[in-house]
Amino acid sequence: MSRKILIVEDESLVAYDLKLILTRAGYRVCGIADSVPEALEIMEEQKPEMVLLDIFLKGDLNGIDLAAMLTAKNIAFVYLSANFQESILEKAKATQPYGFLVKPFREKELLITLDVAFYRHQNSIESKLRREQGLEQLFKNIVAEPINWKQKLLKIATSLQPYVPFDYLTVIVRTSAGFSDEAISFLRTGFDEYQVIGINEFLNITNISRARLKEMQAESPLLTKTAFYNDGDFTTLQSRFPVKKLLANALHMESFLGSPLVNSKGDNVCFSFYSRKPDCYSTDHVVLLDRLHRSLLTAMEDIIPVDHGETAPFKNDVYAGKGLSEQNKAAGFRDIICKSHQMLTVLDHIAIVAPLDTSVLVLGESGTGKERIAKSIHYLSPRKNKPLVVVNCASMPATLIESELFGHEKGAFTGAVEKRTGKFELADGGTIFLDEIGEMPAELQVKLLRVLQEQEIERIGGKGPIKINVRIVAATNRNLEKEVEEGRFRLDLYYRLFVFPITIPPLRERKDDIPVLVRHFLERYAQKSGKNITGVTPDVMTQLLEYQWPGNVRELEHFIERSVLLADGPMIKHTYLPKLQSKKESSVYKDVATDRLKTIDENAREHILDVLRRCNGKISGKDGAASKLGLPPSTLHSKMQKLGIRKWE
Ligand SMILES: Nc1ncnc2c1ncn2[C@@H]1O[C@H](COP(=O)(O)OP(=O)(O)OP(=O)(O)O)[C@@H](O)[C@H]1O
Repeated sequence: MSRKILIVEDESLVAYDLKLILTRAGYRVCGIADSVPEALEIMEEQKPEMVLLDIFLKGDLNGIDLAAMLTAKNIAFVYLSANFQESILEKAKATQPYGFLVKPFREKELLITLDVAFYRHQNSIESKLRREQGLEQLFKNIVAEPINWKQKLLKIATSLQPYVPFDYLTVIVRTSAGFSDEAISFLRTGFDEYQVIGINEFLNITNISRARLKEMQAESPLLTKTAFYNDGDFTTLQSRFPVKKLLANALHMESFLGSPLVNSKGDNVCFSFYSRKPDCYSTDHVVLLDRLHRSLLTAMEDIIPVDHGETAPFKNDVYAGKGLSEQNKAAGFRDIICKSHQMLTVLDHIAIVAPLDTSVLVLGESGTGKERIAKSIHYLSPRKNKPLVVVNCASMPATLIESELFGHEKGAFTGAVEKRTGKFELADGGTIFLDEIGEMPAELQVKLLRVLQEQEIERIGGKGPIKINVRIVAATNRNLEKEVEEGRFRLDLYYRLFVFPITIPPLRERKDDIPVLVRHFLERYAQKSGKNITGVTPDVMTQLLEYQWPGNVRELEHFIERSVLLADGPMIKHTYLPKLQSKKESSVYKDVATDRLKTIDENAREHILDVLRRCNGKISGKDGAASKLGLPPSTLHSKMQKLGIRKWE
């Protein structure tokens, strides 16, 4: 049966032209609308599978307004517009369309864009379904586990993290009798590491009394539906929700998503997700939570104790108390050392995509660790015992790259004295990592597109296509959109590869990673050189945090290697960084995502947690955290209490 398309376009000539092309190509145009209300009417009746959407329409609402409604209904859409001013393009992009067409466009371009859009939508529906079913099963398994209710709740929270990201999550119960004290929160402190914040820790962090908290809670209205508030919207929301304001100020949260569940007894169980990213949440998250509503509610009814007398203490303050690298390794990430919330999100994305066969495009500046990410995708996938073949498209001459990738038969061209098996065949059953894909010559891009579409290759001089089963992970440090715009990269290939992009931020935007990377490289190079180097001086660390790292992690690694060789004592005391590039901003650690200076308490809290982690939770004694911090154990205890850090167990 032919696929149904709705055209939403206020220029009737363009609309009829589109209809003609689409009908000729075998699509069914189920309507033409020139405004959002008319489009909604046709959608209700005709249920189109795809909408071609102009941005400027008749009436008050525009194409971007309609896009949000389409996402909520899981209908794919492609924008068409005469001009995309930067501000509009930004807004349009945020609605996650399945394609863009700039008027005037050629017939072929339109058909390819639609083909790719259908493919991507199908892919995303399948992965969304798998994701929902997977989560529902996971909730059931968690409920059945022989662990206490708080541990179950934490497991539910961590299983949601890859899909609805959060730095802080509160689950609060409001019964007809008012708020329950069992409100519980989880503060993310590592990839799989959370600190449980109970009522006492919350009061410590926010510095208010229990009675005042009760008053504030009573002043807050009840959330009635799942909704998100990014950036400025979140600030506005805080004026009506004093507890949220308190929390946002204390922990510097910048966006919020609330999802209330009402159980059979009329109790309201509300999940409040907070993020330090100003624009963390989208309609996608709301749709997912609404779809999971029933299974989440069933799980919550089993988990939240009916008898609040259950007193079994929660075993660990911090869930998974391993060292950072150990922790990441345990989660299957190969040597990805990181701590920043930006990189934790990257790891979440890897965890989502690795088990699937989807192509992945890794984007990021040179030296940010793209190859590492590609490797971890392979080693976390069911293909892990099959080959991972790495090809650097930039380092091969254009004349050789085809035979390198696809192989050749003996005598296929002058110099082909022997048959050669190409990289794609070598990777059969496994993964091929195409590094620097932006450098691939145009004629090879067509061949790569064919591999992606048909899963087959043809050797140079070969007799016919050979079926292969290879997953593609590609990477580039170029701006591929610009390459497409300037005609150097094929639009159709771009969309095929862009199914699951992972962007690695530059090191200067995730400075929280610098101290852990420094420690990691110091250990490695100190061991290699046989020197006993224990750390860098605070002064050096300040300079490392201020420097802009144009060469990213690679440059930091080389810097540490060099410093270890030059060091004449147990501490690195000097930096040998290019002077001009170091930027004097502040000697205080910054939360780079928000460009906000961290408070003294925040720095102290992170530092104490870090030292505790390194001492395996030991406080007193020669190798305990108190001695490392130069404090009497009793002082450390009271500092921990003040900062809401409970004993590490
Ligand atoms: N998170 C990380 N943890 C540990 N080491 C890292 C991390 N990120 C990068 N590195 C190190 O930095 C160096 C550069 O990483 P990688 O080669 O993966 O970067 P890339 O983005 O692929 O660079 P290019 O674009 O230049 O190929 C590697 O030697 C790797 O050891």
